[in-house]
Amino acid sequence: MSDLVVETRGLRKVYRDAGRKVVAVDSLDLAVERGGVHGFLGPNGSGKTTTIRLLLGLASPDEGSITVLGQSYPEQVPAALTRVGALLERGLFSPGLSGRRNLDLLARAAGLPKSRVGEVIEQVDLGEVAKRRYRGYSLGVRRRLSLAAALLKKPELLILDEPSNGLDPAGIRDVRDTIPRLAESGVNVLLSSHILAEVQEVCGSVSIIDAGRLVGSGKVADLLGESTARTRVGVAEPDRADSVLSGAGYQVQREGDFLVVEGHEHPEMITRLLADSGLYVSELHAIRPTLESYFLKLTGHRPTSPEDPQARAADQTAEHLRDLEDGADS
Ligand SMILES: Nc1ncnc2c1ncn2[C@@H]1O[C@H](COP(=O)(O)OP(=O)(O)OP(=O)(O)O)[C@@H](O)[C@H]1O
Repeated sequence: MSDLVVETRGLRKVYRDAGRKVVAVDSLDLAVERGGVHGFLGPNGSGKTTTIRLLLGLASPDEGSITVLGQSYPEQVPAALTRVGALLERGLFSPGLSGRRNLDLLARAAGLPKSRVGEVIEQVDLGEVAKRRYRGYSLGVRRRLSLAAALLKKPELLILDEPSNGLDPAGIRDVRDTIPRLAESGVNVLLSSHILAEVQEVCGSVSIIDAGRLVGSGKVADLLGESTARTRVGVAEPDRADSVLSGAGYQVQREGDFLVVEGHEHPEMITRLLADSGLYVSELHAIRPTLESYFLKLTGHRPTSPEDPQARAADQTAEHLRDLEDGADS
């Protein structure tokens, strides 16, 4: 059996919009390995939703091939889709019924045993909340109920298109905590997102697209390892410190009164060099490599605009968590 749950070769999809050709997906080779959560990362309009629509058989490609769970498209789309789950949003649930009752009805309509409902409630950790009416659910709980519904038929592959879209920071947290647990329970997850912090936190591996094309892929840990190490240095005389470090061959940038030193292996050498020149470091802080710096290196631009409220909320959540972790470390 192939170790790939999704494989595309030379995938191309062109839309025609008011006489204009829009190449949404271009020569896309995707390879999603079995096991864990795979991020499908790209800026808004880079072709993620179009690719997911192709994988779900909701659109057909102009060129290229698709294989999902070893089944080739288009001949085996129905066979593949019985083993694939996706998030369905609006209109699926009755607001006056509890989450559990809603799932009972969906299970019955799909001919699934009622016991499955308890299992999926546990998988997304709904617990007692499942007994309350859907109407009163927060957005994050609603999204988790949608995940539970997608899991009812025991899919081998769960495809999630921007699962934290439209959620507040608490909802984003809710969903982000749930997804890795699903992967641990054996479901393969393909998650599209334009939010780097989300992918960095949740996904083990990633495919990065920009303007419909694959620009990078691999294990997140490896990609981060390829990023340049950076250290933020606080020192009383930044101008003199800058020339000492630059003179010693370091690449130095100014960030206000701080220096950011790039591409070195041993931060302690910075302290030593500066101390030898009578300059004493007040702050030395290793800047963790992020997918953002990797993305920037690959594409020359950021994946999201700083004004994007979703990305901002997500980044703030990630930053807050990092602070907590840093606090726990020290
Ligand atoms: N039905 C359509 N008709 C014409 N153009 C389309 C259509 N659907 C998508 N596009 C265009 O195709 C490109 C890729 O869109 P797509 O929605 O796949 O990107 P995306 O990465 O999912 O973006 P987002 O994160 O904003 O949803 C965009 O330029 C978009 O405007």
